[in-house]
Amino acid sequence: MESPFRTRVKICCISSVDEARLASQLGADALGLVGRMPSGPGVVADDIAAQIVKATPPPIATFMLTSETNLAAIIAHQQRVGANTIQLVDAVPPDTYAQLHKALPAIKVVQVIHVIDERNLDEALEAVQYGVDALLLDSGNPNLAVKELGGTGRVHNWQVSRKIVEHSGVPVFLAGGLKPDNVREAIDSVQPFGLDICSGVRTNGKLDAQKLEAFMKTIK
Ligand SMILES: O=C(O)c1ccccc1NCC(=O)[C@H](O)[C@H](O)COP(=O)(O)O
Repeated sequence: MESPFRTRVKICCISSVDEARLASQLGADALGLVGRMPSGPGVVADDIAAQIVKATPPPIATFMLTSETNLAAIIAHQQRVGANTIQLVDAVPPDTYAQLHKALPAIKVVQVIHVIDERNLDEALEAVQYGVDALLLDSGNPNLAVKELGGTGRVHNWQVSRKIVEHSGVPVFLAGGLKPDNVREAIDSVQPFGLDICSGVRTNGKLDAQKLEAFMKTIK
């Protein structure tokens, strides 16, 4: 059955104020700003990320993606960029969410789960139990020698993602290899609160208005 709710869209790997404006004009609910990462194509310098945050009007949310796992380093990253949402792309000690909420009460915290197999359901439920505001299901592999923490362009096992949506009780964003061609099937299979996309709406690394329009049209 078709869902009566609108699927939210986060456009990630935003690299300039112009890309932020384009994504906002074409209907993005949130923008993703990728901080320093061990690998991946979407990183933006903190000073540019801060400019994008300043130029982004409400109600569009700004997600700052951090690979930091130490509380003080995560807070310092948020203070440099000023985003209203912290997206943790690596695993953190479980008390980190409560400590972040205490230190930064106005800032929402999203935990990325890199979906590999059924065991990720437990990982997701633990993050919820410890107070995370939302989950984002992606296709990285934090077990590699050089960690992959996002921006892979790969689809993961959506059956596991569907279970996480059904059991977690918090908003869940689906990421990983989404594009205009597969996004309808992704929504039907997983029923996420929101979608997150980077490489599927880009050409030669730049945000592509035609691809983004096609993506948005498919969702509506
Ligand atoms: O893009 C990167 O370089 C990156 C590296 C490490 C963590 C996250 C990264 N990108 C941001 C995202 O969260 C992507 O939107 C998400 O991984 C989906 O990417 P894609 O499969 O290319 O749509």
